[in-house]
Amino acid sequence: MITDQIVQVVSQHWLAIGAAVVLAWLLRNRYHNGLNKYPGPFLASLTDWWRFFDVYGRRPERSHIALHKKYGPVVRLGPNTLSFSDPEALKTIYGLNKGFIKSDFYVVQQSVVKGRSLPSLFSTTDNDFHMQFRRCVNSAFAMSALVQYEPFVDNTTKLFLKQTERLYIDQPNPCDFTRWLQFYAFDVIGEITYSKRHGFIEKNEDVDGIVAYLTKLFLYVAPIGQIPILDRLFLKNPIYLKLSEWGLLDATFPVAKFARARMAERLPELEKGSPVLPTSASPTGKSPDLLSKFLAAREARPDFMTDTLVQTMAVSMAFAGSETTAISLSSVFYFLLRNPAALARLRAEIDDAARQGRFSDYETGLVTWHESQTLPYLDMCIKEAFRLHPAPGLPLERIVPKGGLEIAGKRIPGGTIVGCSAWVLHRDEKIFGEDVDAFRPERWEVRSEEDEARVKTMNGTMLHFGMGSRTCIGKNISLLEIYKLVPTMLRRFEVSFFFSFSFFFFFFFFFFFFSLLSLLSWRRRRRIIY
Ligand code: HEM
Repeated sequence: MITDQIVQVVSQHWLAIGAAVVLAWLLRNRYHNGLNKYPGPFLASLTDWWRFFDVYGRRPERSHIALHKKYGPVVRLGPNTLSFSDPEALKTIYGLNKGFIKSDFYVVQQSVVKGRSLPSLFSTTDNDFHMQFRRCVNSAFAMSALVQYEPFVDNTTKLFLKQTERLYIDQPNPCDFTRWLQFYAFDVIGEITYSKRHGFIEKNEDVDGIVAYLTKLFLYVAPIGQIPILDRLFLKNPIYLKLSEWGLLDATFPVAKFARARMAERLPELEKGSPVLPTSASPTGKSPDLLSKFLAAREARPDFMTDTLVQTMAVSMAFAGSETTAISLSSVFYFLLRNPAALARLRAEIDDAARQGRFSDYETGLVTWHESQTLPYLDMCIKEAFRLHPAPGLPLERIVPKGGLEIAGKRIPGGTIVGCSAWVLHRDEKIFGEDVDAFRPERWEVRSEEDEARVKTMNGTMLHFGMGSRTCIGKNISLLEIYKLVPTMLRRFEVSFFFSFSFFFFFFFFFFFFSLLSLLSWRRRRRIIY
């Protein structure tokens, strides 16, 4: 019998057969779709485990920068993955209507509800679903909506100033400033979304372990996202999904519980006929928060915007909007402290504005959004911090549409995963100048027409908020927080590193970076009223 003969051969030569199968798989990977013509680490051309371990090692941005320096504008990071460093590639990969979709890296970030993955605006890989979803909520994030959110930011900022004063001013203990900023960013986003803070700043603690939970989650999704099928063995394994479907397992993220509770409070009000969007003319006198805007979208598009999508959107705010903002704020302070000349120039700009009576609040030191927009050096410092320390630490992956496309002069086959890393692009010497590794806010200064053209190109190459149809929807909200908090803190306090040798230790998790050790001392300024 032929089957007996096959079984006999396999049992006698299983080792050789196994080795041959593995070899064939590695060769197939190496020559997959003709991508072998692109340079990169040899192991990366054979298996995605190379990039898994690169990300697991927590400093992938360093290897991406080094690889592009060594191999040029296209680097093969995996059997089916290419990284581009040519700014030309941005227009194609992230350009509108080019047909690229997000890779399965993003599917790993979807939460599981009742046994099914739940795509959010951020993590969906379906472009049509995304387009409809984004249209429903877009207006809530427009620049014009910003004024409505400023009072929410002010509320939390006043509390933050008060607590900073109480807990850290002239105290022997240092302030772990990145953690303190995480608390700030979570509370601001809670207030803007639900008109209610989570309570991080009041309690000065990680409420419901939200920060710890997110850290663990991000540490998981970054490496697992390099080989997304692994997710099916761990967080999305069939047993877990079944238990979740039968309601035997509730792994609801604490922020989702908070969102659910706020929705439960809001829905009966709606049923009683209260307006969805409170206005300043409404009896409550409250500005509309994001939840009320998402609920208004549900009223306008009930066929699409379900309660689940409203809740998903509310939860995404905390997910996408807190760590990113805290990290960016941290990096602004870090670079200012490391560059005393820049800090001195910024302080002088703020103090001059105060002396000229250009600020409205001389009591708490709070700077308004409009006032912050009259401080050009502040703008340069923030842009330079975004350039040197963009929050996304990995290439923003997309899949090339069927049929393939030309990217930066190279014909790339359909189905290939491609992406650009903000860390690599922001250090392009042709765009940003030879001293790309230096914190030099002056590179953003516009004094001539030539400068104007150069700065325009620099702006067009910045990828910290993403690009195209999937660009960050919360960008304006985060800018509102950052442009207000930095000058406010500098008006009110003196800041220095706690130890003379102190440093911020950047630590990678998920696609963000984070500082583990950011101990600062805060002292009250002699006066904030000039
Ligand atoms: C400095 C702060 C922030 C940074 C650096 C940042 C960065 C990003 C980046 C890079 C993307 C695109 C990811 C990709 O293309 O793969 C993104 C998308 C997104 N961000 Fe932000 N973000 C910030 C703040 C916020 C805030 C405050 C919110 C919410 C209030 C927010 C909500 C979102 C959402 C919902 C998406 C998905 C948009 C879509 O696909 O249509 N982000 N963000």
